[in-house]
Amino acid sequence: MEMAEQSTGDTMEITASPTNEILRSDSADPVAQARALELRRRIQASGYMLIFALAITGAMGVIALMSADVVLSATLFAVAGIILLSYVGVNVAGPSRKTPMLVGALLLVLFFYLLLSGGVNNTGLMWAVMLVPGFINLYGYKWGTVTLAGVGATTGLILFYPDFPGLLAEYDTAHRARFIAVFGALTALTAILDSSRHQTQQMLHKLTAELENHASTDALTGLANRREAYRAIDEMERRNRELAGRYTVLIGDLDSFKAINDTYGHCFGDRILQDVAQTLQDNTRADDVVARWGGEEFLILLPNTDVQGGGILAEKLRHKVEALSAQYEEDVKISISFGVAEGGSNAKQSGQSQLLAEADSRLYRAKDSGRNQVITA
Ligand SMILES: Nc1nc2c(ncn2[C@@H]2O[C@H](COP(=O)(O)OP(=O)(O)OP(=O)(O)O)[C@@H](O)[C@H]2O)c(=O)[nH]1
Repeated sequence: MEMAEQSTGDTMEITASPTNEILRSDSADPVAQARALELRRRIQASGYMLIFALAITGAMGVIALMSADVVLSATLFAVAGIILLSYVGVNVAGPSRKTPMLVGALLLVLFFYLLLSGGVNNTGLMWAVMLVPGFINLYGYKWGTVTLAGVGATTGLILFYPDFPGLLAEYDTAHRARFIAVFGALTALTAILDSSRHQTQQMLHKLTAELENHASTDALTGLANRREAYRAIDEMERRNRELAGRYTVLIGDLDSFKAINDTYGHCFGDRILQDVAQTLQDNTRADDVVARWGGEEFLILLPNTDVQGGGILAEKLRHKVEALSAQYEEDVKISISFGVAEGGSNAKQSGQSQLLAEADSRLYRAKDSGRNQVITA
C-alpha cells in the first residue's frame, strides 16, 4: 500500500490506496475519474514546466557564454542538466504524485539562484513572475498561494535586508518595490482565477454525482434501476470470466399486483412496492445487487452463489414478502414468485441475455404453477 494524494483541487488529501490507483480513470465513478484527471493535469503541468525551465536555463546559459561569463554559463548549464535529468527520470519512472513536489523544489532553487546572481543582464528577479502560474498549477490555489507568499516574503527579505549575504545582483529600489507589488498582485489574481475554476469544477463533480445517482436509481424504491442492474450483471460477467467464478440471478414478480392496485388504489400499490424493496434489501448481503427490474418486478444479483444457494435465499425472501401482508390494515395478501438462474463458468447458457431469459422463463413457470413459489430448474 502506498500513500496516495487525492487531489481535491486546492489540497492534496493523503489516503491509503494501491499504487497509482488515483491516476487511473477507468473507475466507473465519474467523481473519481474527475479527480484522477485533475491529478494527471498537475503531473502534466509539471512536465511542461520542466521543459519551460530547461529552455529558459539553456538559453540563458548560451547568452552568458556569449557574454564570456563562464561561471554563470557553467552554472546555468549544470542546472539545465539537472532539469533534463529530472525530466527524463520523471518520464522513465512514470507519473508520480511526487512529481509536482520535485518540480516545485527545482524551480525554487533555480529562481533563488537567479535572484541572488542576477542571472543574465540582471534579469534574475523577473523570472519570479513565472513561478506564479507555475505554483498555482502545481499545488492548486490554496497551497500554491501559501508557497508563493513564502517565496514573496523570502524574496522581499533578500531584496530589502541591508547587504543580504550572497546577493551579488544589484536591483535599484524602484525595481525592487515594483517587483513586490507586481508579484503580490499577480499571485492574488491568479489565485482568484484558479479558485473560481476550482469552484466550478467542484460544482461539476457534485452535479455529475447527482446525475449519475439519478440515472442509476429508481425514484420510487431507491433501489438500483434496470440500467444499473444491466451494468452490474455486465460487471459480474466480466469478473467471473476472469476468476472462473459463479453467480446467480433471481427475478421476482409480485403476484396479482394489478388486483391490489385496482382494489386499494395506486398509492397503496406504491407503498407496497417500497416495503417489498426494503424487505429485499434488508434480507440480502451488502455485495448483492437488488434492483427494480420493471413495474412490480425485482432483480437480485448474487455474487459467488450457485443456483441452490440462490433458491434458498429466494425462498427466504418469498416468506418475508408474504409476511408483509400482516402489517397493513387493509385485508391484502401480498406474495411474490421467483425464477432463479445461475451464471458464470459452470452455467449451461452463456451471455447475459440467455441468463435473464432462463430466470424469466422459470419465473413464468412459477406463475403458471399457481404463484407464490420459487423455481430453480
Ligand atoms: N402502484 C404501482 N403499480 C405499478 C407500478 N408499476 C407497475 N404497476 C402495476 O403492476 C401491475 C402488474 O400487473 P400484471 O402485469 O397484470 O401482473 P399481476 O397483476 O401482478 O399478475 P401476475 O404477475 O401474473 O401475478 C399493473 O397493474 C401495473 O399498473 C408502480 O410503480 N406503482
